[in-house]
Amino acid sequence: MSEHVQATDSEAPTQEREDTIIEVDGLKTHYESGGLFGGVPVKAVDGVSFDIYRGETLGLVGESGCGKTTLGRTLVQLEDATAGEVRFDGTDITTLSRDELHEWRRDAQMVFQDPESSLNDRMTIGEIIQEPLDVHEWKSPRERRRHVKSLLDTVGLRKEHYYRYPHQFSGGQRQRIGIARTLALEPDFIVLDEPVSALDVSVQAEIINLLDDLQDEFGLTYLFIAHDLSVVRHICDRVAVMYLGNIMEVGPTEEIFENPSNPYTHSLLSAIPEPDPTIDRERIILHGTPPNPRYPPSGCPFSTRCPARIRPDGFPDLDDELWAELNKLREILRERKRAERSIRERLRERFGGETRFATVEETYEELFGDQEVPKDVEVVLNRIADHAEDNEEAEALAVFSEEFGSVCESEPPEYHSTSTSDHKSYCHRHESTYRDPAQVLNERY
Ligand SMILES: Nc1ncnc2c1ncn2[C@@H]1O[C@H](COP(=O)(O)OP(=O)(O)OP(=O)(O)O)[C@@H](O)[C@H]1O
Repeated sequence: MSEHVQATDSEAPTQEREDTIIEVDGLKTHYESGGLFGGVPVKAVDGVSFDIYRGETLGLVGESGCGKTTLGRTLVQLEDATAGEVRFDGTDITTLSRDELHEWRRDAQMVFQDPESSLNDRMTIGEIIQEPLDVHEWKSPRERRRHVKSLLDTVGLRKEHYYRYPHQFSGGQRQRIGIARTLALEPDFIVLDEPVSALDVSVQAEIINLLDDLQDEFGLTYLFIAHDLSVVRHICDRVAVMYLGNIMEVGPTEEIFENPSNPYTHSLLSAIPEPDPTIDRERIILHGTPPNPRYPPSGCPFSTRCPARIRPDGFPDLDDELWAELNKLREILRERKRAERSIRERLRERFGGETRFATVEETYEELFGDQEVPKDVEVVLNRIADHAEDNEEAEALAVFSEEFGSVCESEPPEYHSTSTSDHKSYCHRHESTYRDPAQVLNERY
């Protein structure tokens, strides 16, 4: 466990290294939305900073919707950045002109998850692989054809496949075709967006091995987006863990798996079944759902669900169990607030009158019925209940934050170097005034 924080730095988790190919600095990609949400953008990537080293495979993991694909697409400029920089061999590619971007695209490519839909069924395999060469007017038509045939061989297909159509191939073969197309312009960097998750398990290993061989042969650098953590552990040199548009932790793969620093990484890893039955480890169950990326929480993005959240200043000695129940209450209030305008309104319209979920009294009984609640906490709980009974969830939550809020909600954390300088975590708990996340979680779970 990472007991010692070696250094604190307010800098983002970037590091000057000679072999850095990509430096990402304060990158944001927001999707503007239409009128329905009053123009509030989806903050899919919300200020990430990290480096990618030449020749490595950097894994990118995190729950569905946390922004992995958007980040990958922004790195190869299939998506425009809203803010920040992506320096590729020192050049900020977010500011390139159209022509410069066209030229640069040769260096960076993307392999997509679904080989079923990413290939044009009306083109032959030869045409599909050759298309990027045509677009870039690469050498002569004859040399292009020769190159495509050699690429077929490189990815384990046969030359006669040149004239066939995608529907004549299996999922694994189609992914090989996608990879051949990606390699056509001899890129340095490839984003692999869940490249094997749509494939049969038996085929997954073949494609992984192919990607591995290609990396060695051509000195490729990969960003490997995945949700299967065992694949990530197997093939990645380093891993970045993403939550709600932010990178919560980045570090060497074995360290992340063996010695995670960030509470979110702890939670993510605790969901993996433990292969050794003699190890008795309680799973960390995260309450509630991830916040809407249109309205991320202030402070730490994980603060609304964090199992290691710092105690409020006014109540530093709250009992663990009571603190857990208070956090559940906050989640219930949030859910009620979220449902307020949708379910409740619709039910009311349909059935008339007032429709309620569990009453506040029932909720309090369930959460705090068998707890010893100190007087000062009870006073605050009563204020919250008064608002909740009047369906004023926003006001109830405001009282909650005012009284039971902590630094986790009021300030964004900084990146801290944990066990090694190459291992960084985004959490207030790495500051010397607080106990380390691993210590707190070990006690609580
Ligand atoms: N074109 C778009 N317009 C608006 N919102 C989008 C768009 N693409 C993605 N989003 C939203 O941005 C957020 C991040 O999505 P993204 O696909 O990058 O996440 P992800 O981690 O790759 O998810 P998954 O693992 O399911 O592929 C989500 O809330 C998603 O709904």
